[in-house]
Amino acid sequence: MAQYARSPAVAVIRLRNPPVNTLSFAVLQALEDGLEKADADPSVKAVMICGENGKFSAGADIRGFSSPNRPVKSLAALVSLIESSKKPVVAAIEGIALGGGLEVALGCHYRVAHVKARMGLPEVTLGLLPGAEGTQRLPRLIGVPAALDMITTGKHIPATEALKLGLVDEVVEENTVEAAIRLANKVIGQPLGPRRLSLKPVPKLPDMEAFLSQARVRVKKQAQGCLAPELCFQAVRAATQMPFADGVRRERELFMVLLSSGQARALQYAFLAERAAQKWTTPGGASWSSATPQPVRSAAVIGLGTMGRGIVTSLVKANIPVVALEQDLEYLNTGRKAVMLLLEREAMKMEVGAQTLDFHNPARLQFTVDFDSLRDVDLVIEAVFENMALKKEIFHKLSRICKPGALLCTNTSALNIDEIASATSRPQQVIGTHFFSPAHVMRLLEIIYGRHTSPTAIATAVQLAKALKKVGVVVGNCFGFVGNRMMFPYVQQAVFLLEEGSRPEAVDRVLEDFGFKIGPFRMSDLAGLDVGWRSRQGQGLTGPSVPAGTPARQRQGQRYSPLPDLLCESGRFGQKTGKGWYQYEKAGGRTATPDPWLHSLLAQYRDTHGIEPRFIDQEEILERCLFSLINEGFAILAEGIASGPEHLDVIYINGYGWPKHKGGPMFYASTVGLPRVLAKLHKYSEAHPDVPGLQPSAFLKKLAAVGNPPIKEWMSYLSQQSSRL
Ligand SMILES: CCCCCCCC/C=C\C=C\CC(=O)SCCNC(=O)CCNC(=O)[C@H](O)C(C)(C)COP(=O)(O)OP(=O)(O)OC[C@H]1O[C@@H](n2cnc3c(N)ncnc32)[C@H](O)[C@@H]1OP(=O)(O)O
Repeated sequence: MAQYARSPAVAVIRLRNPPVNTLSFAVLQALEDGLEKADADPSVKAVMICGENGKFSAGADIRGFSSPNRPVKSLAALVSLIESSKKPVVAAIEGIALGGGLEVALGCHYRVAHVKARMGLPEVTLGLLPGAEGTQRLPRLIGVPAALDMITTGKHIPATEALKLGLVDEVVEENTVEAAIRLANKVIGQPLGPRRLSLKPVPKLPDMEAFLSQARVRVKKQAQGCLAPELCFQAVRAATQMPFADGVRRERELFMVLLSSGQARALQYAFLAERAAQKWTTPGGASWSSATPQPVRSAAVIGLGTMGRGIVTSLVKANIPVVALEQDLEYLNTGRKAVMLLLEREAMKMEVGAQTLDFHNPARLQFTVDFDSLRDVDLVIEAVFENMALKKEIFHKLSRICKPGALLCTNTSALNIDEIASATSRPQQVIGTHFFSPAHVMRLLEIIYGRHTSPTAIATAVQLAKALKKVGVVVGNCFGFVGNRMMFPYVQQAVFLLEEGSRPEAVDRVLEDFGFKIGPFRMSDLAGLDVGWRSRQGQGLTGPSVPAGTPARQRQGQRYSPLPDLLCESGRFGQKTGKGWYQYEKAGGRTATPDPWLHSLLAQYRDTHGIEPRFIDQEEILERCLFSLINEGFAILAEGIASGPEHLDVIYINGYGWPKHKGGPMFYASTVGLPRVLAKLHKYSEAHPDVPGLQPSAFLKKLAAVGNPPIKEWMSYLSQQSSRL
């Protein structure tokens, strides 16, 4: 709620709703009561609004947008009420002023911010727009270009930038509340008209029309199928074309369109799913609430290939001193140069000098070939290539060398954590940390616990993810873990579609139109086809270990497509060789062009195997790829490999380019409806009985049978199901 106090001529209203002072109905009501009380008291000459616990406000309660009693309408009315106060109102912004929180501050006549405060209108990231008149007030205060940038990107800006933009009047390093009270006392009696943003004109630009049309193109391009940025743009444009009251009406119309959209529901779900995924539990009973992380004051990275370089960069950026180790001086020097280049670029992007990151200082970043240098580090991340024997050899060494208590992490995308841990005398300290490439850019960190991994080790890895500004998702140990395990049937289905008559560019187009950043074939070419080839060789699916006489399209009792193997056998490894599912301008090129060679390979292949090609429509392409991925997700949930559907969705949004405004694969399944997903899987599996990945999982069948419960209830139906762990 809000607390009312006096200091002495200044009424102090403190927003209080832990942990981030969201604007619940009760808070808004208390704020309104406080304003009325201050207005009615002749000894009060000014008002100051601040937030409890060093935070102004994180805005409206995101959980409340789906509730019929949402307090959104009253927030706009309250902002107007603040602005129309006859006594000056000053906002004291500490910590955060976001969304509706910043809109409240925009209603105030003055704003004082702490130097560490951040401000923003992140509604666009929730599929909305600032609906409490923020799209009309902000451009009047800071001008159209800056307002449009903040509103269409949702970015948080630091107080120092806010001061430059004119968003705040003063930035202080010490007590913000005292500074705001001082300012409030100073401005008593001064005219408020010029401080009421609704009365100000929008600052003119030499050619507003030209600016807006260029901005619109930019916003559309960045939106990638998301509706909110375009509607945010329209609301700000309205501010440039209409008087304030009409602009507010337009803002409300646009807000209502977004509020009722599926995209807003998906984006709000994604926000909450990311928080839910931090609350990990294991089937053995370990949990985030009881496990305590160990401090990580130093780290080592073994292997300076693509992944290792990115991981070192991430650690340096997080201010964790790193020892980087390679097998010999030649690899070490190549790795060192590559890491330094990455760090120089990162320093430039962060607009801080190399000095701030301090990576030339050997106490911050040291390169070595000597395993003994790893003796004292708190954590080691092994990032050599995917070879079990090599990884076990390294872990055996680490187990002997590292200090007791050091966390031993393996960066792997599929290998068995228990087998790696078995090479050590301390399996409780071994954990999988699956980074995504490029590791200093991608937000996801899949954290894989083994049979013996301790809760402390899990909590430490989760804490590390936070320090690296990544989203850590804790999952169980199985082949491919969560992300890649769900990816296998998706890519596999895409390849079966080629056998049956489709082409890589047709399949990719459908999935890119759905919202994936790149389709499965472009993605495979980018990742390198040889990676999967080596893995299939290891599994005995291709190569010399396949028994003579095995039918070309059968493996281990199931239908198999050797098409990806045929490409690799012809030296087509994707972008790196200039040829894969597509052709590229050169080895290492990035522009994919459909390849007539591949089309004729497909035609020959179908001839050889007596396959009559057929036209496959977009619906079938989309459903077979997505529903087989989702189907695997249900199997993962049933096995206890992940704690809930949110975890799978967070993995897909942050690691696999799933369009956030579609909420993640499991959320998407819930919007399609589980009975429909099930019916389609039945249909496709009946049409292609020998194609793997299409037979519906038992858990999906169960949920459809109990009447398609909402996603948050799914896990409660697992209680009778057996857990694998
Ligand atoms: C007739 C019709 C008329 C129409 C009129 C329309 C009028 C519309 C009016 C108003 C509209 C307002 C829109 C909004 O204000 S939308 C909300 C905008 N705010 C945000 O997007 C902020 C989101 N939060 C964050 O970015 C972060 O949480 C942050 C505040 C920066 C804190 O980050 P961090 O310290 O890392 O902590 P967590 O993220 O883990 O958060 C801690 C817990 O707080 C919960 N939280 C945070 N923000 C919100 C929120 N806005 N609503 C609900 N809950 C929030 C978060 O879930 C964590 O809780 P838990 O651990 O239980 O999950």
